[in-house]
Amino acid sequence: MEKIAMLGGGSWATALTKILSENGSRVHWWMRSKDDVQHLLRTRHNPRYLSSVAHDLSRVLPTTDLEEAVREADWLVLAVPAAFVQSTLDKLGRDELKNKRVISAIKGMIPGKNVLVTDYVAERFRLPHTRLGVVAGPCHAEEVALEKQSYLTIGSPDADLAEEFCQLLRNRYVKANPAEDLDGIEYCAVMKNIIALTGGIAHGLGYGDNFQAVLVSNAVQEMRRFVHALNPQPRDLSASAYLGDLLVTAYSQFSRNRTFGSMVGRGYSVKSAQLEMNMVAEGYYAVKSIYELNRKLQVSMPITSAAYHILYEKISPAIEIELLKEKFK
Ligand SMILES: NC(=O)c1ccc[n+]([C@@H]2O[C@H](COP(=O)([O-])OP(=O)(O)OC[C@H]3O[C@@H](n4cnc5c(N)ncnc54)[C@H](O)[C@@H]3O)[C@@H](O)[C@H]2O)c1
Ligand SMILES: O=P(O)(O)OC[C@H](O)CO
Repeated sequence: MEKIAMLGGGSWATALTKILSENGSRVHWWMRSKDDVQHLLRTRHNPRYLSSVAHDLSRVLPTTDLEEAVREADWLVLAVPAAFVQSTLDKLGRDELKNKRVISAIKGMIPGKNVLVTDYVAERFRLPHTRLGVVAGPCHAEEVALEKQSYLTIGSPDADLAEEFCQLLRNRYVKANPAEDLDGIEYCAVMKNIIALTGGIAHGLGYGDNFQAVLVSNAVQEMRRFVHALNPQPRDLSASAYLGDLLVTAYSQFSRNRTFGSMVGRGYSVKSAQLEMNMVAEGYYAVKSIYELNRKLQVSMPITSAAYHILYEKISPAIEIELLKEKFK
């Protein structure tokens, strides 16, 4: 039986815990809230996220003791929003991940540092990238709870690690495939949130499906330019780990980033949109990281720039989308 430490109490941690435990792994599930752990132990349900899922407590072990969860496990799965990675992992000693394999299920960067989560983990815990991987692909936690057919990609420079984690995930409704492009997949997973958020802003302003389709087409080119500038290597951006993930976030009713953007387009302030959603829209933080990273690279990134101006410089969404409209073909 594989032993996994799952870090995070949100929707994605809940969905991954369901998949992994139902496939036979033992999941030491760390979350911050004592009340949520107690509730899970009493009722088998996470009170706040995907609460329809009943967990099998012979294989799911909820805890607020991070060190214990990590000590017991061979694999660590990171599923807290990127903004909380540093504060969560700083509770662990630098050698505590020695001999562990770490999978990031996070689609975001470390705010302030503007580094990928896997790069942060590699540096902080002195781990080679061959012990690291990412879970990517178009997969909403809500659809996992409903056992709808889903596809995941595990990106890692170590093909064996990627395949082993795929085996832990595959089931009747989840297909999982390995891929080697760790950086490219991780950057595109960060960027698709920015695109969906900007599409949401346009939607909130009253733009329709025609505009959204052109925004997404232009976004693919923006992603290609940026990822190639950072990490030039042949990659097929039409694969589901890249384009598929962008499409689900840009069009799904479950998308946090599109919902958040749509609220901003309709006139909500960033603060009030964040307060009203019980969930984290990673794109808000990603905009700042990618925009700042691009100060050095100087790649043409009209969509990211528009989102940055709206969210961080308080420029009117109507003006920014109007300017963007003129740049699209
Ligand atoms: N939800 C999905 O369908 C999905 C799918 C793929 C990837 N992801 C990624 O998974 C990551 C987690 O997102 P989510 O959707 O599960 O989150 P969520 O919005 O469902 O939940 C928010 C989580 O943040 C936690 N949190 C809030 N403040 C915190 C703090 N100070 N320290 C630690 N944790 C804190 C909450 O406890 C909760 O667990 C994100 O990077 C997201 O992009 C989500
Ligand atoms: O689609 P969103 O905005 O909810 O983001 C969550 C995940 O990244 C989807 O793959």
